[in-house]
Amino acid sequence: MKIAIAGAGAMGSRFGLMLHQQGHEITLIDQWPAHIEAIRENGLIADLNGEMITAKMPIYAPEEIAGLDQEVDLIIALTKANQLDAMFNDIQSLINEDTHVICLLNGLGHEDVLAKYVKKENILLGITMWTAGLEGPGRAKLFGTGEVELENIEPAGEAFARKVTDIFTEAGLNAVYSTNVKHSIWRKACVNGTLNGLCTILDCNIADLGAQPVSEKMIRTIIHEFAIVAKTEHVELDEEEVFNHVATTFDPNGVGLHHPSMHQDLIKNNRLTEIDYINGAVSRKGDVQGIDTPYCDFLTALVHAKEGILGAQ
Ligand SMILES: NC(=O)C1=CN([C@@H]2O[C@H](COP(=O)(O)OP(=O)(O)OC[C@H]3O[C@@H](n4cnc5c(N)ncnc54)[C@H](OP(=O)(O)O)[C@@H]3O)[C@@H](O)[C@H]2O)C=CC1
Ligand SMILES: CC(C)(CO)C(=O)C(=O)O
Repeated sequence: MKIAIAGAGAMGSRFGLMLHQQGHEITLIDQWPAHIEAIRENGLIADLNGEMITAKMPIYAPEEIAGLDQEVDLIIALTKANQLDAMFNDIQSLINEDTHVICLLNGLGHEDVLAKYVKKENILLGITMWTAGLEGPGRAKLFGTGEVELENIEPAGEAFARKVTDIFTEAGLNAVYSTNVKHSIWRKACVNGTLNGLCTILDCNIADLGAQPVSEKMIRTIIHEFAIVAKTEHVELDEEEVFNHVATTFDPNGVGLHHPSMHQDLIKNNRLTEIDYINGAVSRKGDVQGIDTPYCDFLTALVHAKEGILGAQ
């Protein structure tokens, strides 16, 4: 399959590499000039669970795409949330009537952005528990295991969504076809709404957060705020089940030693975060519905204050 990775940072590198190893024709797209230069010169260099791999894949900046005369079967969206709109604006020439897009970004509401560029029957939404980090331009560190859940947003997209499930699984990405991806997205948002902001403010990894006796109350309260807001969108979250799901990430032999992507953004790379698309989105939705979400409000404010103190860009 001809696949473009829109946002070939840490996670885009993982998906690009694993699908490339399975024989798919991958085009990476990213706007970090040093990353593009490094991959063009040396290939993508990845530490994949301790094995060093070099993969040669074409990589372009978004603004180079219009000049390519190329269309693809599938675009995997893995930008940061605040980059999604600009990326799709730049890469429209890749999209034809049959091109499907799968969005694997963390956070809520990305389908509204994608619908500006792709017909709804060609949009797939997903979540992933895979992790990834960049150690520098062109160098990815990929450890642990994970999975993907995905679904079409319109019934007409089901056959293609099932096909994507199969090719992801063949590539070792452990995909399952979901029959309620909206629920999965809210459930994953609870994982990010608890781990990402808290690990960022506390400057710790997931295992360290999980090991603190005071963490359980904070995590349960945030999950409760997500659950009452999700209910207004007809999504029923079982708070106990979601807490247990979040707690599975504390295991140092699983993803416990991972610093969530928000920590990588702000603490490691001094970049603005996705907080407005996670806890901030719940606060805004709560405001509209007249529901108080004090923990989400406070965590969003703390992360923004930290962005300001660190001069993140
Ligand atoms: N990392 C993870 O473990 C996980 C991430 N996710 C989600 O996947 C999506 C993509 O995240 P992720 O892959 O982590 O994003 P990255 O930060 O690795 O990549 C996003 C973009 O940021 C830029 N960038 C990254 N590092 C630097 C740097 N040091 N200096 C300058 N620019 C840099 C790159 O382009 P540009 O110049 O365009 O900014 C890149 O395309 C997000 O929605 C995230 O929440 C989901 C599960 C796990
Ligand atoms: C790995 C996980 C689940 C941790 O929060 C994630 O999605 C991220 O790092 O953004």
